[in-house]
Amino acid sequence: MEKAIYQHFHYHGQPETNIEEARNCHFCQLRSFATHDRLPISIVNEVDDQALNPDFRFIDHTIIAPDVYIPDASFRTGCDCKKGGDCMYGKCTCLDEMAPGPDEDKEDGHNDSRRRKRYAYYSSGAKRDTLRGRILNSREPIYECHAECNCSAQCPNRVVERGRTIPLQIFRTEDRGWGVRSLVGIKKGQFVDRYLGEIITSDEADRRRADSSVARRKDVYLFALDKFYDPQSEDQLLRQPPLEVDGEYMSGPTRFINHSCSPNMRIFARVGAHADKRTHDLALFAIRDIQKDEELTFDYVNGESVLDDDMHDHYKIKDMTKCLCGTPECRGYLW
Ligand SMILES: C[S@@+](CC[C@H](N)C(=O)[O-])C[C@H]1O[C@@H](n2cnc3c(N)ncnc32)[C@H](O)[C@@H]1O
Repeated sequence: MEKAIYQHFHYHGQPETNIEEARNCHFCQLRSFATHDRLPISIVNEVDDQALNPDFRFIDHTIIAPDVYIPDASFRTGCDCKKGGDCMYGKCTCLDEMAPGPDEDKEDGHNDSRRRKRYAYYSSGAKRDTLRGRILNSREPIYECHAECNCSAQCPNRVVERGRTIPLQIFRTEDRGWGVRSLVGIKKGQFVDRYLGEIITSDEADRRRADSSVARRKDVYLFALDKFYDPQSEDQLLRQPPLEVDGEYMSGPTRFINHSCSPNMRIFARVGAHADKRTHDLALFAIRDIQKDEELTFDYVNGESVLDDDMHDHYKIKDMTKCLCGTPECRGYLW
């Protein structure tokens, strides 16, 4: 039995184990997820005797900080399509802000301009539910149907909404702490999971950065929800500084995904109800086919490179973090 799991059973075998201790146990947290039986998340360590940081807690939903304003539920409206199948087309109001692609009808074997496909996913065949190439190669947000819509939970425009479909494993790497792999193959364009955490104000995110010994090290856990931020927006919420997601101490398995300069996934902004744009999801999708057991990665800095000048500055370089992604495209340093 892997050491981490052995420790778990040993710990729970003790008669004095109380409910609070069980709540602090990572295996118990993962076992409490509604998806546990179907899509378990496992933790293995075949490298050393480290366990996960006991201060970290697994969550399967976002935690909104008390000082973050969330629009009243009555602002959250959805489409009134009669059937889920209608939601792929232009008249679905969830897709109002999504531009139709030039040749998507042909890709799907249709040529009827009155029923122009507009949603982000392929609707049939082997690529069904995977992101269309046009979206995959863009920075466009993904608009989906959601709980307030009239269509059913099986609507094809609810891929992120339906959740993770892949069993994931957190494993100890040889040189980069913990990492994450998939126990099944993943197709290019397939949704993997959301990046979860505490949604906090930008002031609070700055406070947490300032408290961290190296701000860039804290930055790897903080993601700004800035896709819809627009100082000129008519929506006064979108004029406010973007909220941020902090996954350092509360998150799902994606918090353990390492960086690669040649990654196999990318983060997309995904919106359900348009009133929730300011708290949009961070959804990880495969950008190429991923083999079973291959480590999952994304580019933490979206292709940005540490400044060349810094790399030649003797004083700066000793504080920089070497990238160990090991790919031929490696840019050398994380920050
Ligand atoms: C978001 S965490 C990823 C999970 C982390 N490996 C762990 O054990 O908790 C980011 C941290 O992982 C390490 N890391 C991730 N990708 C790396 C890479 N390509 N090279 C070196 N270290 C990496 C760095 O220590 C970084 O601060």
